Amino acid sequence: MSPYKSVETEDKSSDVVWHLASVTHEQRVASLGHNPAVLWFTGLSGSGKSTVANVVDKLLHELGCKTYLLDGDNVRHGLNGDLGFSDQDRVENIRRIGEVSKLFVDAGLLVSTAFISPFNADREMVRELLADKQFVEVYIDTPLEVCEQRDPKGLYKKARAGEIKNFTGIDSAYELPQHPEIHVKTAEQSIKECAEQVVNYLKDNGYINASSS
Ligand SMILES: Nc1ncnc2c1ncn2[C@@H]1O[C@H](COP(=O)(O)OS(=O)(=O)O)[C@@H](OP(=O)(O)O)[C@H]1O
Ligand SMILES: Nc1ncnc2c1ncn2[C@@H]1O[C@H](COP(=O)(O)OP(=O)(O)O)[C@@H](O)[C@H]1O
Repeated sequence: MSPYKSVETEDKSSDVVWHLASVTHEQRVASLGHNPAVLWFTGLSGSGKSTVANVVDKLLHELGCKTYLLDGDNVRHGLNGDLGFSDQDRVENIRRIGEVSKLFVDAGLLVSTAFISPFNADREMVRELLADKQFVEVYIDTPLEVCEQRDPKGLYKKARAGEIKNFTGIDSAYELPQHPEIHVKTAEQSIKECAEQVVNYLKDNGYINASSS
C-alpha cells in the first residue's frame, strides 16, 4: 500500500462513484488517427531524457499527432512540489505521474514523460495501470561517467561534494530496465538519431502511420 494512502483515504474513495463518460475512449482515439500511449523515458540525470523526449514530442507534433510532454523538473515545481528525493517520495512522484499519464492516454494523446524513475517496481506499476501496448518504456542508456562529464546542471559536482544527498547514481540507486521496448544509447548516436529511433519504433509498431514522413 502506498505510504501516502491512509486508511481514511481508502474509506473516502469507497463512497465515490465512477462516472462513465459520454464520449468513449474509442471515440476519442478514432478522431485522432494515431494510437495513444505513454513514452516513458527513464535514465540517469543528464542521460538525455528531456533532450530526446523534447525532440520526439516535436517530431510527433509535426506529424500531426496530439502530444503532451511531462518533464521531471517542471512537474516537481507544481503537482509534485511537496516531494523530495527519498525513496518514498520518488515512489509517490512516479505514482502520481503514472495516474496523470493515464488520463492523457485516455484522452487519446501520445504522452512523453521524462523522469529518472529509478525503480523497476514503480515503472512496472505504471505499466500495469495502462492497457496492453499503452506503456512504452524508453531506456535512455548513458554511462554514469558520460552523464557526470555532461553535468548540464552542475548537480553531479554538488553530489560529489556532498552538497546534495540521495543523488541517483552516486548515493541513490538506479535499477536498470529489464525489458525496455526501446533502448537508446545517447553516447553512441546524435540527439536526432536517438529521437528518430523512438519515432521509428512508433511507426514500425502501428502507433502512428508508417507513411508519415
Ligand atoms: N537527489 C537527486 N537525485 C536525482 N535528481 C535530483 C536530485 N535532486 C535534484 N534533482 C533534480 O531532479 C530531477 C529528477 O527528478 P525526477 O522527478 O525525474 O526524479 S525521480 O523520478 O523521482 O527519481 C533531476 O532532473 P534530470 O537531471 O532531468 O533527471 C535533477 O535535476
Ligand atoms: N545523443 C544525445 N542525446 C541526448 N542528449 C545529449 C546527446 N548528446 C549530448 N547530449 C547532451 O546531454 C545533456 C542531457 O541533458 P538532459 O536532456 O537535461 O538530461 P536528463 O533529462 O536525462 O537529465 C544535454 O546537454 C544534451 O545536449
